Amino acid sequence: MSRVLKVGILGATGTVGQRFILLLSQHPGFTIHALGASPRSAGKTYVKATKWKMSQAIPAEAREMVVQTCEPQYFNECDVVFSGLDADVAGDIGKCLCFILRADEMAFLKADLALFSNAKNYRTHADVPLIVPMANPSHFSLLNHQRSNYKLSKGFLVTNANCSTTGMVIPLKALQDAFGPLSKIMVTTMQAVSGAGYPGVSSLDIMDNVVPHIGGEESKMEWETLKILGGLNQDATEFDLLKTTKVSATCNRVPVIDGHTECVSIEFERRPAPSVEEVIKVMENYRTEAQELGCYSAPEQAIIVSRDEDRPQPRLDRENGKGYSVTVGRVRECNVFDIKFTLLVHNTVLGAAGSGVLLAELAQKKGLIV
Ligand SMILES: NC(=O)C1=CN([C@@H]2O[C@H](COP(=O)(O)OP(=O)(O)OC[C@H]3O[C@@H](n4cnc5c(N)ncnc54)[C@H](OP(=O)(O)O)[C@@H]3O)[C@@H](O)[C@H]2O)C=CC1
Ligand SMILES: N[C@@H](CC(=O)OP(=O)(O)O)C(=O)O
Repeated sequence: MSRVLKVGILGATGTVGQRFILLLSQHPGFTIHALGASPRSAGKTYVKATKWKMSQAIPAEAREMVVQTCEPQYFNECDVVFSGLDADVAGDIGKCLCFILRADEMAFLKADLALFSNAKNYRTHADVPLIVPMANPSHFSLLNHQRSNYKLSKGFLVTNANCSTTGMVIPLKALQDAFGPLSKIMVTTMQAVSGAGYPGVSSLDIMDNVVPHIGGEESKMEWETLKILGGLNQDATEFDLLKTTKVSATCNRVPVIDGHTECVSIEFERRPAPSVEEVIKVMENYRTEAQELGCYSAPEQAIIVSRDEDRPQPRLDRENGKGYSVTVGRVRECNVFDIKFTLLVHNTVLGAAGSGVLLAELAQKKGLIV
């Protein structure tokens, strides 16, 4: 039996932070030890600092905890730190790893802490793995290189992906493993308002409406997919981004509270392309390391395939696998590419906090958390 890990949460008062509080308070392997947010919240009890928006009550153990600022000194006793920090404060995109800001996630790495981040800031770094736990856990092996580069004994920084990317790459990884490379991926998303955090999109903008733009989202989906579905070089010191796959994304905001829906069309390099039934079978049978290693949060099925003609739907399917499964439906032939389907991902569970939790479980099973 593994020891119970002490965990800290940065951005604990936000949309993703609240989801972390719920998932971790019910978790047998983790105990919430420290909470951080902005200087506006620091010094207050959690119940006073947060505008709680989850449908379950604030867990008792978090209510009276005092929120700290997001500086490593308050998290030194934590075995693991999860970040749901606003991207504006999580660190400088494009700056080198030696750049330190006080609220910067990199300061946590430099303090030799094990950090799992939801923010976009370090996803593109050459030394930072971008891992979707049920797609590319093999990328954990780059951490030896990261640790030796930054002279760390137990710390590391692992990022999880954009919520829409996360939902898409899981079925794509299953298909890539079974049928070889994809040449083209075209995706159109319908993304829930919780994806924009709180207060997020104004009600006057989103009610009775669809907004055909989410800043930066399309390029993130297009680029992150190539890193996640790509490999590592032989000594696990560099990522090999996919070079022959083209990805095109169109992202829309819709008046749904939780759950991103995505319509995906794909073309395989392989000729003849697999049939609809072959694709369904591969998705249904897809098992990942998270299931094989018995991770507590791993859903029984990573991908649930519905054969109903009008599924998946956010209200009906977002809780599948307690929010950790991707639901795929409407798998059919595509007249332009080979195959098309619709998927649904719970954006704050599998698409954010849940992936962080599952990554920490995997890291512990792999002996990476000292
Ligand atoms: N919502 C989603 O579905 C997803 C979100 N993400 C990413 O996760 C992160 C959090 O998103 P979300 O929860 O939606 O955002 P919110 O806006 O709801 O929450 C942001 C959090 O950051 C804290 N914060 C703001 N400024 C500072 C500061 N100067 N120092 C320390 N903490 C600060 C806030 O604290 P305070 O309350 O004190 O202001 C709050 O806890 C973002 O990087 C986002 O891009 C990733 C995938 C999905
Ligand atoms: N942009 C996503 C949520 C998000 O914050 O994504 P990222 O972590 O890639 O910045 C959405 O609006 O649904």
